Amino acid sequence: MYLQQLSVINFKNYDEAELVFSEGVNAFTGNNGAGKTNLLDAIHYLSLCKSYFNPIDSQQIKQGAEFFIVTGMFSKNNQPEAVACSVKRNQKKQFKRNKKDYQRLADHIGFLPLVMISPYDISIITEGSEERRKFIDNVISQTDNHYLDELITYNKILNNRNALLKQIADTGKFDPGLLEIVDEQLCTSGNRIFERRRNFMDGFVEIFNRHYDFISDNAERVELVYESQLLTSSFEQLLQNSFSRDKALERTTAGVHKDDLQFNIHGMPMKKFGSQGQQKSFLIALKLAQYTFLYQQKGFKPLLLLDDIFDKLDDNRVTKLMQMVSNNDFGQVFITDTGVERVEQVFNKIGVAVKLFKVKGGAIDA
Ligand SMILES: Nc1ncnc2c1ncn2[C@@H]1O[C@H](COP(=O)(O)OP(=O)(O)OP(=O)(O)O)[C@@H](O)[C@H]1O
Repeated sequence: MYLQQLSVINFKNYDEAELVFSEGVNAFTGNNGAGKTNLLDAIHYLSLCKSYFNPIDSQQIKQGAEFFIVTGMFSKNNQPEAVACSVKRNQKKQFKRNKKDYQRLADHIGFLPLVMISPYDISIITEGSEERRKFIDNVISQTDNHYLDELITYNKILNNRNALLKQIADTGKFDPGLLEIVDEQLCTSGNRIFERRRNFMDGFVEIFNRHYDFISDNAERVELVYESQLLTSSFEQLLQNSFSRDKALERTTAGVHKDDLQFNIHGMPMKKFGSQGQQKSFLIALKLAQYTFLYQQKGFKPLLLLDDIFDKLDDNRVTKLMQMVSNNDFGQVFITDTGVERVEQVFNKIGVAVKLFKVKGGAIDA
């Protein structure tokens, strides 16, 4: 699967642009603020129906304009697939495949799988556990629509339980029968999510280790560990044990909504003990493992978007990484960098052809 052609109208800092891509490596180069990342984001729209960076669609409309349109012509299983996303101010987003409107955007997720690696991903390491849960959930959701539905169900039940705890605190009245029903629902849904995450992580950790060792040339020992309270106790038991605390705090303190991922380097937390380059390498290995997982599940190669990829990495890691993403295990790749010479140099060194797009103030010079 690959993107043959992209066109944007009134998208961020672009009036109009049309680009024809290579099936291999494509690079957007230009100064800061030129519009390189905006092109990656346009591609992200076509795959995941939304921006990677900003959840508010109307903010992607070019300042002063009334709408934006992003269109892509893909080739999938040698069939053309035309995808178009348009957003008008104060109107519902429209998303079409081969001129037909989607009723549910969720039905498009996973059809054109994509992995983005961006400097903003550092929040997966530095921020709270929610970011890491979001990462696992995004990866699984692109291969399993039911999983997304299960998450929605779980969160609804969780909200119900929290409302009930609040009601108990407010009124002092407690209906054990009602709580029992809600607990049972929460356990059923939570157990499904836990099993799915655990199964996923079993295979994922091995892929991650392989990628990290390759990029770093085995320079350091890192660890990725799935943490869940359900690994050591049943959900039912957890709810029983935490009931007094839940009542006092008026919210549910145990469950899969507390799951986390532990990132270590030489046995210490990556967040505190990893250098910037090591943290970036860790994130890249994590995202490339996502890529490999998607590829295995889908049976065809997703798109790979690498934003500002060379920053903070030493020359060895840059070479290793570019070698890796231009080999047969990867398909179409898009990268951004400020220096055209650097891109040319890196790809000359490994003998891989790259199609260059020079970006300047929202215009392209191919
Ligand atoms: N809705 C919008 N309307 C007009 N311009 C916008 C809009 N949203 C973003 N921009 C502009 O897009 C530019 C940023 O583009 P982008 O993030 O693609 O830059 P970049 O080339 O990747 O830069 P860097 O090298 O700094 O990462 C900024 O100048 C910003 O003001």
